[in-house]
Amino acid sequence: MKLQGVELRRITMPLVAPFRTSFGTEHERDILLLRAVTDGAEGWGECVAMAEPLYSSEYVDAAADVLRRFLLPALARRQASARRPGGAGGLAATDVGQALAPVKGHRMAKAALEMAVLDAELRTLGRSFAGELGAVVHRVPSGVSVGIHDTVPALLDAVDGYLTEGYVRIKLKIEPGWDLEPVRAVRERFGDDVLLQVDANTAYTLGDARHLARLDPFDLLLIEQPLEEEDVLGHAELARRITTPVCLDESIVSAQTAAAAITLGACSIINIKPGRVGGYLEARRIHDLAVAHGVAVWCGGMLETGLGRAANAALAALPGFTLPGDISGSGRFYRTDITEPFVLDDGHIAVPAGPGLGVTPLPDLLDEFTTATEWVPL
Ligand SMILES: CC(=O)N[C@@H](Cc1ccc2ccccc2c1)C(=O)O
Ligand SMILES: [Mg+2]
Repeated sequence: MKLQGVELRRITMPLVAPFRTSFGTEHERDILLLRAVTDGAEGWGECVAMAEPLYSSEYVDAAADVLRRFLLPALARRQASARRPGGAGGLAATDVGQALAPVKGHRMAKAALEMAVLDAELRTLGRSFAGELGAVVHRVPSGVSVGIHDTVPALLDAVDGYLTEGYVRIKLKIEPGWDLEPVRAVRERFGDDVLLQVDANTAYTLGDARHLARLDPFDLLLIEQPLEEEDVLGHAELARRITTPVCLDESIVSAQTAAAAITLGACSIINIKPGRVGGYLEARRIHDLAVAHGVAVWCGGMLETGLGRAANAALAALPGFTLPGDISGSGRFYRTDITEPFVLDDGHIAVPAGPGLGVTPLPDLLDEFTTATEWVPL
């Protein structure tokens, strides 16, 4: 396949409601999309980086810059060298990771580029993401991530709405001062059978272990990323002092770090986010590694548009994804998605079966949300 160039397109999408976590409150999403133009089909990639480096060190302006100045030129060099005289040559999605490896970090930017190349390649071949990744089901159970609210009654109303919509698992964002009370209130109002977990987004320290152990009686599925990203040993020590299973999100940036975290006992569950780990191919490697170690995985969310949502649904259909993920319907975050919306059906999200992502942006809606576009020839 010959990659002719990539369009960098920025869109701004308002959220249906402010989404508050331990690291801040979001009112809209500033998203970088990539459109890879090849001699075959066009492919789409979505960069999950936020507007500010609050979830991780990446942020969307930096992703656009590193793609423009370093990642796309590296891919162009790889493609030029790959074209043997008279040989098939060209670029394959499996070449992208290696071609971009000399650039340190910037995993969300790299993931978006690999996703766009993979989508173009699969559309050309008439293969779906689900088929390529190894999906074993046609629909996946969907959980929902519930932000920090101003009051417990407001939180309970939100949870009630999501349960009524059919979400099969509730995840509550927590932080010091908003943890025991909301969890207790949800348990008292909705009972012990609701699948319930919490996500701290690194808001605690090992000194909070005794406090976090007070969550143990609530029979949570897991506590996600209680400590800071690099505190792998702290998570291992915390896991010895609480009974709630520890799940890592921000800490798991590759198969290598996943192996280390599992070996050190830092987590017994992993939230896999393809953008955070550098792409869907690395995400599958982490899935395979976790399955080999008996570690359950689930697919996390970064408030993706229908493009990322489609790819995440395909990934979540792999056999090791045994816990409901944060895929959610498009309507959880957006009144209008740039693709046909993903809708919760009996608590599940359908896995797209068409070539590539199986969805494409609706041109009118894409233009409505577009704030900038830039063509980068290879
Ligand atoms: C669904 C969920 O909770 N996602 C992240 C946190 C998060 C929260 C807010 C975000 C806002 C803009 C972009 C990414 C974001 C990610 C998590 O699991 O930790
Ligand atoms: Mg998380």
